[in-house]
Amino acid sequence: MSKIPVFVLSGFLGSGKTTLLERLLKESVDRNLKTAVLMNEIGKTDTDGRILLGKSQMIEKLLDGCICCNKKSEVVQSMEKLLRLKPDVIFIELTGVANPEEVADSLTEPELINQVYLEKVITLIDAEHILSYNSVFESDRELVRTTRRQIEVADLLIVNKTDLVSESKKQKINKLLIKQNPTSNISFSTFSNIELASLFTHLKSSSVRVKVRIKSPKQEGHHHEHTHNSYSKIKSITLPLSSTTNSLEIEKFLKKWKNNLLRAKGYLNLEDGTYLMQHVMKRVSWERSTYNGDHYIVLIGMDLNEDEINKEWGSLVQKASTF
Ligand SMILES: Nc1nc2c(ncn2[C@@H]2O[C@H](COP(=O)(O)OP(=O)(O)OP(=O)(O)O)[C@@H](O)[C@H]2O)c(=O)[nH]1
Repeated sequence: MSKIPVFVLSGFLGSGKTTLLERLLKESVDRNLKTAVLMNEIGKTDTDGRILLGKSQMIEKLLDGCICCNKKSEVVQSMEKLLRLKPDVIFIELTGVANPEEVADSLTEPELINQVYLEKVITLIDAEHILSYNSVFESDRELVRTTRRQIEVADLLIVNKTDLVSESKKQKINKLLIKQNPTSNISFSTFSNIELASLFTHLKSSSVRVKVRIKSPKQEGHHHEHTHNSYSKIKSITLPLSSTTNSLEIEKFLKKWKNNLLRAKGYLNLEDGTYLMQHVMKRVSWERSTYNGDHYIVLIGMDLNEDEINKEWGSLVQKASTF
């Protein structure tokens, strides 16, 4: 089965994510695409109940929490529920304070990695407030980092609510965004009204999708996860390892990509059994695990050099097999 594209909508509170989601759902209906939505709302009870879903659309809500490490199992469960509908596309609307890389991380959990891929991260910018974030959140460095990260990892930046700002403020915002994310497209909008066609060009409705199905890497006998079907800046690379390794070797390997690595994790066999390895913000932890599937690690990062990584991993695998 071909993987299902996932769009992640991020952006600070009130920036226009739900307004965009409504447009995306309408466009999907017009294009005969079956959609599923995962909404993550903090401390809210269904305030976005205004979203009207058409036939063949389904919504899952994660209330009272943020998509992050300790919510991961809930994200996976909700995604599995949505996948049963066999959607053509999935939209995930994050809370204003969530980091898109955390959802990218959830999508690489063993239950999901072969079923979905990250198509694009779209970040909405509140034109009225963006320029004051640094001073408003001065006391909360984590929040400053999150809003910054939402911009850095975006494949598309939408500067919304432009009706509320002057032309010169728009120019200032444009400059700031180019500095923080030089490769993303930037659109300006009111009420998240952007040109949507280009977002949908790669998407096919299920009847067509089956016909153009590409063989999965496994069927072709390759070992590495290919990322060519993702148009996202955040990429994940799966690296399998069947033999026993040691934690220092792995940590040394991870350090090599530290400038581009957002997260890494996986299940590996160490001398005394299977461990879950988690790498978050340069910190690596190892935890005993009862996982009994194939061993691998996944790297999640921006602008990762896949060839180089595969090469280095190849020598690590060779070394491990001689232990
Ligand atoms: N003036 C103006 N208001 C807008 C614009 N876009 C959205 N709004 C309004 O701003 C409010 C917040 O928009 P939402 O789409 O709910 O924003 P959100 O990012 O989903 O908000 P949270 O779920 O709180 O994070 C709503 O009342 C919208 O109608 C815009 O371009 N201009």
